Amino acid sequence: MIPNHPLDSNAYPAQSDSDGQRPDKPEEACGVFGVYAPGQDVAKLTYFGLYALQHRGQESAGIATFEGNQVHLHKEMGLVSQVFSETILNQLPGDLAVGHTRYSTTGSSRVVNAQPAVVETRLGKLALAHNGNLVNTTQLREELLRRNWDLITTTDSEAIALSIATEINAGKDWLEGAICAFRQCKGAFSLAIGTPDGLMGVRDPNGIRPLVIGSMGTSPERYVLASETCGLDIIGAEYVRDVEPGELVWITQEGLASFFWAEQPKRKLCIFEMIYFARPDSIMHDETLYSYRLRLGRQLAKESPADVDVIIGVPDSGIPAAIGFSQASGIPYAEGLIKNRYVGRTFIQPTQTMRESGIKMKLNPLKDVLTGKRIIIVDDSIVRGTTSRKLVKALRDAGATEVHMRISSPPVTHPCFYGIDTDNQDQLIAATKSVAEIAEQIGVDSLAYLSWDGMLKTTGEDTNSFCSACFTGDYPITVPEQVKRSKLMLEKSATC
Ligand SMILES: O=P(O)(O)OC[C@H]1O[C@H](OP(=O)(O)OP(=O)(O)O)[C@H](O)[C@@H]1O
Ligand SMILES: NC(=O)CC[C@H](N)C(=O)O
Ligand SMILES: [Mg+2]
Repeated sequence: MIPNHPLDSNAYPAQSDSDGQRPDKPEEACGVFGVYAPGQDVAKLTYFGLYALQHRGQESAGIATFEGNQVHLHKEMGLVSQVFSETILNQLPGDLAVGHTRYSTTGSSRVVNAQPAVVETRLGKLALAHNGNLVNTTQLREELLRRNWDLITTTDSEAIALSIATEINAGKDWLEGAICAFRQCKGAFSLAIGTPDGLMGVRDPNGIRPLVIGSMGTSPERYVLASETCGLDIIGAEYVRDVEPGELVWITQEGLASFFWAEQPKRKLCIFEMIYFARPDSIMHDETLYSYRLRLGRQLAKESPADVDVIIGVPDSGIPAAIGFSQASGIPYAEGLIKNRYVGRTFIQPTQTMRESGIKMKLNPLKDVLTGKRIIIVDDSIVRGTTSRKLVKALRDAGATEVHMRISSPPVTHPCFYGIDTDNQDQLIAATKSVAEIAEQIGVDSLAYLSWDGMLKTTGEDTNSFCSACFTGDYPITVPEQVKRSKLMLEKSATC
């Protein structure tokens, strides 16, 4: 049995807030970054890259730089801006760096679990930054313990790093060793791995989480890896292409080499990256996600119109769909909610009165815009329903006479096992309630979700090329029964 840290039975320790639900932990996915740029300040480039990827994870941040065989590492709990100062960055010299912003999915939110994970191998140290989540962590960790490795974290990411080290120590080189280890990993992994000899970028055979390649010029060739293109833009790197599902890119002084290591790669990008997680200025499938989300909003307006005076969006991620809804319906768009962008996750627990005012700490309604108006409020998703319920009350308190809600994706009915720690299924409001029941619970005059067909039509790509398990329960990578049990409401078998 694997020793289980008391905090680690779930990535997020079970706690209750005043609603009897866990604290407001938004759905996110980690951000990874890597850069090979001899002669450049790689720590600072990584710092800015992580800054642009901050929305993907806000629990901890870290950077590891390689100066020949020497590795310099700094990681801490907190936002990128809190973890790094000019002084700290100056202590991270080198030609190559990897960085990470974490949103925990396996292993609790503690500094020991922060990334990059650095492990010693026969060929020198490796530093690994992981976005995604494995579904066979238990087996990998048991195997590592059997081989007498000390597991110092409780993450799946350390298990990947040590599996590579095991292969290297058995005599393989970086590429062979890494490929052997990746073939043992089941689940989602987009990785940036630093070694003394080069930088590796990898995606699992389904490419569930994104990873892009950028160029910072030639002679010498300098390359960047980032979870999203917004991580390239900030440092002036030019987008080259995506790392493909089941591909490994190996970046050294010789340039960039590509290896396809997976037997049957099958593209299954997480569709929620497109709908919600990734930044609207990031490019996926040749367009900004802003444009994609506008189109989702337009489709939603065609499917579910309502006779109202004004359309408003839920900041931040619901705004593009609200603008699209307004464009297609001809009903004016207005800002009706102002978001405090500085409400992090680690703020001091508020007083009881403040807790009751709930949403206003994050979103404050604009009375002048709302008083006496019939409104449609557009958001990208309803997960637990906490945001919508508090929001609808706040909008009515601010004077809205009718509140209709429109959601630019289908109902979220299933939890994610691939890198987004959505709640257990029984906490997902659409898993147990009909649309009419949800409308009643959140207190709206009407509620409509984007249809499944409408979403696919808007997305345009081959419909099989996405993971949409959160809407369908159709998991493209088999999730072992005991892992499923941790989150899914499974029917009891007749023998129990
Ligand atoms: O139903 P719930 O469990 O409350 O979650 C759904 C809400 O959470 C997300 O937004 P979030 O507040 O995380 O941030 P963002 O839109 O600013 O990215 C999402 O866009 C919804 O608004
Ligand atoms: N959200 C993620 O991508 C998390 C990466 C990894 N599973 C961890 O918990 O650290
Ligand atoms: Mg939102």
